[in-house]
Amino acid sequence: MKRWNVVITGFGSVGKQVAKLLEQRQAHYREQYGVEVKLVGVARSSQGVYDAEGLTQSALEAFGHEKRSTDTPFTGTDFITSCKADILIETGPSQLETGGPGLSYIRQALDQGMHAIAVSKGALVVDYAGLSALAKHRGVMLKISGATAAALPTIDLLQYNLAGCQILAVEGIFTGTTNFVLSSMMEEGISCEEAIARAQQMGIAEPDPSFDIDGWDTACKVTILANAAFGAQLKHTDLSRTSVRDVTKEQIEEWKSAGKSPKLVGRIRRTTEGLHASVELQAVDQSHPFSTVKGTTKAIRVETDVMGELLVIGGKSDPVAAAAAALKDLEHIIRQP
Ligand SMILES: NC(=O)C1=CN([C@@H]2O[C@H](COP(=O)(O)OP(=O)(O)OC[C@H]3O[C@@H](n4cnc5c(N)ncnc54)[C@H](OP(=O)(O)O)[C@@H]3O)[C@@H](O)[C@H]2O)C=CC1
Ligand SMILES: N[C@@H](CC=O)C(=O)O
Repeated sequence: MKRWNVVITGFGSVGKQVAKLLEQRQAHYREQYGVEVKLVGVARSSQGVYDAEGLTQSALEAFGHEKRSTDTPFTGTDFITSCKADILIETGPSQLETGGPGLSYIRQALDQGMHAIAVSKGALVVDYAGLSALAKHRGVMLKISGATAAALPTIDLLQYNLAGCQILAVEGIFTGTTNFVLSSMMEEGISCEEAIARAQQMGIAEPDPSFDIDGWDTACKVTILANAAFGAQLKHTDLSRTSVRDVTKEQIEEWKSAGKSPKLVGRIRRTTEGLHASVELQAVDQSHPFSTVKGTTKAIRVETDVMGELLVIGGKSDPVAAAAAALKDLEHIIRQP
């Protein structure tokens, strides 16, 4: 039976769920694809754990609780090489300025002929074009569902389901945290800070929640989608961007009495001057399809040249759903002939 060895970098909320789902889906991979999928390596910020025969649940449990190792030098890229795996799943921090460790890990994996699945966004924001070219050169796949709104299908919708069409415009609610914060402020009357704290408890807010609240998370997703699906060369800092931080109680009351719902909307539109991308706080009225998108729910609306308009609403926002999106990508890799 063919065997696929997997290594995960990052073992926080999402990385742990990827490991759990991989274990739970062993029988599914055997029955559906006739393959063994083994998690052989996991790396955290300062240590890694490896077992060529596949890591056991108890080994992973112990590793998850291990204290940060400060005395043993650890280099994630060397660890990836030593694991000799077929697929990397990158779930470390999203570092937007340099791409952070995720960029080195994904580059390293692709360069040595591994497929890579990105859940973190930094590497893709900084160098999607370079990574994609490297993957092509090495004859492997770079998959990015987890980084582009995860359980809400975005990149697959644009690249697979609408293949051959010209995509004229995309707009979406791509960040569960901001939609949850805005919905909670509208429906429960709680403060922005209280809503953020709840989103952190649910594990969906970024470690630094300003990343969500100030629109960076949406800007990253829009940038990655523009570069991957429209062949653009945008930087996340090129986008005009609005924060939900400054929404006041008075504004909330005004929107309520006008029957409007505030949404943080990411947009990409082809124009005669080129591609225009932005992140805007928009108060939509009840006739707008996004007005029904509440809480952590996300949505995407696409305009095409010949297939008309499409609207997808849903896809859970939580670490399990994000892990499942990464493993959807894994299935697309292992089902290749
Ligand atoms: N949470 C969610 O619902 C979603 C998150 N994402 C993205 O997934 C990524 C992970 O999110 P989440 O799991 O919530 O984050 P966490 O903060 O829970 O976990 C981050 C993990 O990355 C590890 N890490 C930090 N630096 C390194 C390094 N140099 N090498 C290897 N590992 C490192 C940390 O190690 P240590 O344990 O040692 O601290 C930790 O295990 C983020 O980039 C986020 O944007 C995407 C979709 C949804
Ligand atoms: N912080 C993000 C998590 C995934 O990208 C969100 O709230 O959607």
